[in-house]
Amino acid sequence: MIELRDAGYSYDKGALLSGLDMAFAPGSFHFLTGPSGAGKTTLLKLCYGDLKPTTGTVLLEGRDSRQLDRDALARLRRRIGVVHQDCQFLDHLSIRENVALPLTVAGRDVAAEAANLDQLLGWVGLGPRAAARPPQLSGGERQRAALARAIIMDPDVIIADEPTGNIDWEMSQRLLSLLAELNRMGKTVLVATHDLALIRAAKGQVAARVLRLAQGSLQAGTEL
Ligand SMILES: Nc1ncnc2c1ncn2[C@@H]1O[C@H](COP(=O)(O)OP(=O)(O)OP(=O)(O)O)[C@@H](O)[C@H]1O
Repeated sequence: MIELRDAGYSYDKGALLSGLDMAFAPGSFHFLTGPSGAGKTTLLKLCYGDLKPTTGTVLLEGRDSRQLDRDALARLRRRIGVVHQDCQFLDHLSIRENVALPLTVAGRDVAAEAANLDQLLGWVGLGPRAAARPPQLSGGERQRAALARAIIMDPDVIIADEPTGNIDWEMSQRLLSLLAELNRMGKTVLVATHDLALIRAAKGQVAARVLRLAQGSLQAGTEL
């Protein structure tokens, strides 16, 4: 469970976000929308502990994110898979190695998990592209690889920042259906997107709420 209580965030030029009250319950699906620069990425970072609120409180699994030391935060972060806006791959490694990186970082034996890894690559449709390097992939393939990397540790929560930015409609639909499937498996999903057509397309696939961030505040969520 991720909970914001009167949370806010300021970089150095005054409050960007303030008075945010929101709970992302286990198994829920939320879209976060709002104009460019509204603070969507910043809000997501508060939700996975990359930033700590400058006012109010963010609770991650019931614990105040500001009280978590590095180890506690790292443990919690393993239960939250993040798809970053710019994917952030290591270009000298293959897609398979990039997707496996969280296992390596966690000290797990990648060879022992080869079957899981291959199954996951197949599920996102990248089996035949597993040996390719990130620069050789299309935008849609990169986004699906980023999703695979985000879920390789079987997190409870998936946070995706503009996962369909720069990809075509068909590929966006495919990514959305993967996210919907993860949600049906019980995962909590939070997706920031500008793409209102994508949100409309989700109707019927997921029971999502749509949150809009504007002028630093969250407007009441609407049902999809
Ligand atoms: N590290 C930083 N230091 C200072 N200001 C920042 C920093 N990161 C973001 N900002 C500013 O905070 C504001 C919100 O940025 P953020 O990336 O959270 O918005 P966003 O809604 O995700 O935008 P977009 O839809 O364009 O990705 C912007 O004005 C941005 O310039």
